[in-house]
Amino acid sequence: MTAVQDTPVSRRLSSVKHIIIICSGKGGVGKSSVAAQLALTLYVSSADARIGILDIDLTGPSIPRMLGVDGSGVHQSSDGWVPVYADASDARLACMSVGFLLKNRGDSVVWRGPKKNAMIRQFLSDVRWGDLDYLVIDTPPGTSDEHLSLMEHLSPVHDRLSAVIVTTPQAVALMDAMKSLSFTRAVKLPVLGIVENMSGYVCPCCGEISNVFSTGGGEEMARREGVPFLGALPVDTELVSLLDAAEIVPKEGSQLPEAEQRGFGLARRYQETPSGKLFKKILETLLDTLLATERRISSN
Ligand SMILES: Nc1ncnc2c1ncn2[C@@H]1O[C@H](COP(=O)(O)OP(=O)(O)OP(=O)(O)O)[C@@H](O)[C@H]1O
Ligand code: SF4
Repeated sequence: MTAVQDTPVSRRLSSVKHIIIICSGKGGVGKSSVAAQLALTLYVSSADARIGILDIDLTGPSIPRMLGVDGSGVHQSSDGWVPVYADASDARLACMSVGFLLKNRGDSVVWRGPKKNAMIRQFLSDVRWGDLDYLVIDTPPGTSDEHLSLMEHLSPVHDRLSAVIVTTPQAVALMDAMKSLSFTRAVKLPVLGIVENMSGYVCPCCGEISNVFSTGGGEEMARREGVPFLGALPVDTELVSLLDAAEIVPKEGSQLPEAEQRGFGLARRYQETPSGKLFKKILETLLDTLLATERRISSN
C-alpha cells in the first residue's frame, strides 16, 4: 500500500473511505448528472451510507441545482466549512460546490490556474465532511488545471482514489473520452469504468428504449481499452425534469418541514425513473470493480 503523507488534506480526508472522481472528455455529455445519480443511488442503497459530493466544476457548477440545494449558503465554523446537507433530516448526503460561494446564480468563475488550485486545496482541506463512505467529485470537462490540482493534492495522501469516465456514444465524444483515459493512465489513477450516457431514448409514453442515435460506442471503447464497462443510460426526460427542477417531496410520516427532506424525496423519486432503475445495476458493477481495484492496490 502507498505511504500516505501527513498534510491538511490528508488529515481532513482520513475519515473518507473511498473517493470517486467523475471525468468526461467533452462538455455536456452528462458528467454532473452521472455524479448526482451516483450520489443519490449510493444514498438510497443503504440506510446508513454517508455520502459527500464535491463539485469542482468551477466554470459551471450544476450539482447544487441537481440536488435541490441551489441558493444555499455555506457556513464557516471554527473547524472549517460546513457542507450543505441535501437531506437535512438525515445529514447523510453532504454537498459542497463553488456554486454556493458565487454571489448570483449564473455567475461564472474566471480564475487563473493558481487561484483555482488554491480553491481546490481549500475544498479538500477545509470542508468538515466528517466520516464518509464515499466522496464523489464532479470535475470540469476535459483535462484541465482542476484535474491536475486534484491529483496533486489527493494522490500523495489518499490510496482509495479512482475515476469514472462518462461519454456519449458519438465519435467526437469518444475521441475526447480517450484523452481523459490517457490522463488517468498518466497520473496512475485507477479507472472503475466507463458510463455511456444518452445512449438511446426512453419513450415518455411507453418506457421503451429506442436507439434513435448511435449506441454502443462507450462499450466498444471500454472493450478495446481493457476498462470495465459500467453500463448505458438513455436520454430520459423524467430524469431531466427531476434533476432540473429538483422538486421537494416530503418523507412519509415525518414531522419535519418539506424543505428539510428534499434529498430523501429526490432520491426516492429518482429511483423510480428509468435512469434510476438502470443506475442500480451500474452501481453494482462499479462497487464490484471498486473492491477488486482496491484489493489489487493494497496487495501491491
Ligand atoms: N441521460 C440523460 N437524459 C436526458 N438528459 C440528460 C441526460 N444526462 C444529462 N442530461 C441533461 O443534459 C444536460 C447536460 O448534463 P450535465 O450538466 O450533467 O453534463 P456535463 O457533462 O456535466 O456538462 P458540463 O460540460 O457543463 O460540465 C443537463 O441539462 C442534463 O439534465
Ligand atoms: S412504443 Fe414507440 S410508438 Fe409507442 S409510444 Fe413508445 S416510442 Fe412511441
